[in-house]
Amino acid sequence: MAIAWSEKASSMEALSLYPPMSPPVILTQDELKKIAAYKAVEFVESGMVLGLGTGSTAKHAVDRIGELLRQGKLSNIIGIPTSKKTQEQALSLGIPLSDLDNHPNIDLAIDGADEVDPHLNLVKGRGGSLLREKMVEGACKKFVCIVDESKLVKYLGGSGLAMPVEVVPFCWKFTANKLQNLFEDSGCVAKLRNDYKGEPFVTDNGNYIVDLYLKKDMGDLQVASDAILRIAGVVEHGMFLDMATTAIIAGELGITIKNK
Ligand SMILES: O=C[C@H](O)[C@H](O)[C@H](O)COP(=O)(O)O
Repeated sequence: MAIAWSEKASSMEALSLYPPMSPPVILTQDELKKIAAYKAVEFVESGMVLGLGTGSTAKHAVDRIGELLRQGKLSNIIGIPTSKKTQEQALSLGIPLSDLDNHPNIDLAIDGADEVDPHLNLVKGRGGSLLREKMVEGACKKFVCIVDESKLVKYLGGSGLAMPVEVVPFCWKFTANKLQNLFEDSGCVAKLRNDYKGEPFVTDNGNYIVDLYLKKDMGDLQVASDAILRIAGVVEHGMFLDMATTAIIAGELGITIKNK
């Protein structure tokens, strides 16, 4: 995706370029992700316990936090990673890490999303990290979601892409069928996610992911959430309802910050 912006804006300094000026410059989707991420890191203060998200957008935020620590512009940060991958990234950047057992109260989490609806409900987990993300982000005072504008949807599932559900490997087909039947009226198709070798994708927690593809909205999201979680075999789903306190959206016309 390429988007016209007024100035090439791929660094923090570039964020001050609003309102747009001419001539327009095309930004890539990754540059937009980086802009949203850098903006979110402006909310980080020294001494904070931080939830560190997972994915290509959150990666930019973690990089930036590492950079600011190195420069001495931030100090006494404790990061709580939401995946093994983010843990490795943060360690390589020298970000001190802990976990929810030792730090059950998190000041701020910054993470991407696959879909954001107008009420800041999210779909997450297309990278497979939804369970740890939901645990960490559920323990945060503030959860800032960072996206480029391609992630905005009218309703969850509205992108036509996967709505991930983490399930135990035991008889996953049974669980997948239950999920598909649950949303039959929404034209749901449930598929086991495979990795690049064609083997079942295994999460950091040793589970599988069943992706739901929907043709229509799921109706009341809380009802849908409760129904999914009642299926024995389901560990967690990727709908993050009423969890994000802020969304930072980078797009064609600049950055939009939406608060709950
Ligand atoms: O499991 C992955 C996470 O929920 C990601 O936050 C989500 O998939 C968005 O990832 P990306 O920033 O790469 O689009």
